[in-house]
Amino acid sequence: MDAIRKVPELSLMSFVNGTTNDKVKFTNELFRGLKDYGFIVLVDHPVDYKLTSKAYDLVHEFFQLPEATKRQYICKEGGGQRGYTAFGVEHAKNSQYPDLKEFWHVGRETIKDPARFKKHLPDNLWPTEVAEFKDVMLKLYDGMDTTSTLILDSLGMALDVPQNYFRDMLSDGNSIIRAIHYPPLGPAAPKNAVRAAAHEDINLITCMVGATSAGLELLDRDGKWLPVSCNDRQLVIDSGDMLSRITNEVIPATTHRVVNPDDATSNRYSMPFFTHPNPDTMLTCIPSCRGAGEKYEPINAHDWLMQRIKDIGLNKNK
Ligand SMILES: O=C(O)CCC(=O)C(=O)O
Ligand SMILES: [Fe+2]
Repeated sequence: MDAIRKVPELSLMSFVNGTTNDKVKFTNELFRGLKDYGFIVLVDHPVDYKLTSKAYDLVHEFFQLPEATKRQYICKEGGGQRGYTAFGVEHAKNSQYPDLKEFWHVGRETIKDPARFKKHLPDNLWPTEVAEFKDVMLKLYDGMDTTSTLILDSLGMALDVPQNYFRDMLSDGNSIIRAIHYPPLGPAAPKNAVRAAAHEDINLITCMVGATSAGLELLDRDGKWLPVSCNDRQLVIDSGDMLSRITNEVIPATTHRVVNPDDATSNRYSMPFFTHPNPDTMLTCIPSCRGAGEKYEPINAHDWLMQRIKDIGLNKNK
């Protein structure tokens, strides 16, 4: 059987509203999916496909604006975690070629404990040229935030951590939506550059709504690149470096990439949601994952994010 057919497709509502047995089944399959394949497909979740479709329309409208207009929204502080990042800035860690993409980051709008976290959670920027952008993107943020919190509730059960372990770290978490535009490659596409070179995400987990066209591939645990197709009702959930660190690589980070299309004239849009803990979180090894010894030193989540932002060139976002 083809490997992709075994990747679990899970119903989030079976975890939220199901019997104890349903919750245990969901949790076991989630854990197995992330551990054995690196990702799962999620259905019956709170991210409304009509909202996603509207968000894609608005994101498209923004990226059509003149370059000079878009550049007014470059956030000079904080390593490009809000507002616009121009084409050719970000590159995969250890890759000398920048990815063929531009993107926009939306962060947490309302902070429960500003005295503690405001300094590391910069204000969002909003493009005044695109009516409804703010409203729609914040609704999408809420849906993704709720979804990733529930996924981590379930993962917490699998990892045998105290009940609010992940909820406490996600409160005022530094999660972001990244709305990405991959322009047509054109006749002069730089040789060796790809839409997104192979990489792992920095965060705990990533939730992805279906992109507007193919190209995303995930490296499964057997070392095979699997093209990921996701319809407009599905989300793909995969694991990032922070989850790998705190689970002592019991759940390794999922390597993925976006390959170039054959056709040099097409655009591609995608909107991953990177789930981050709050900036004060200490990323320490979960006791049930210690095994023969801890592979990583504890590190503060904000310090780790800043270090990784340098690795991918986002500190040069000006
Ligand atoms: O565009 C995609 O489908 C994935 C993008 C991605 O992996 C990233 O920006 O980290
Ligand atoms: Fe990624």
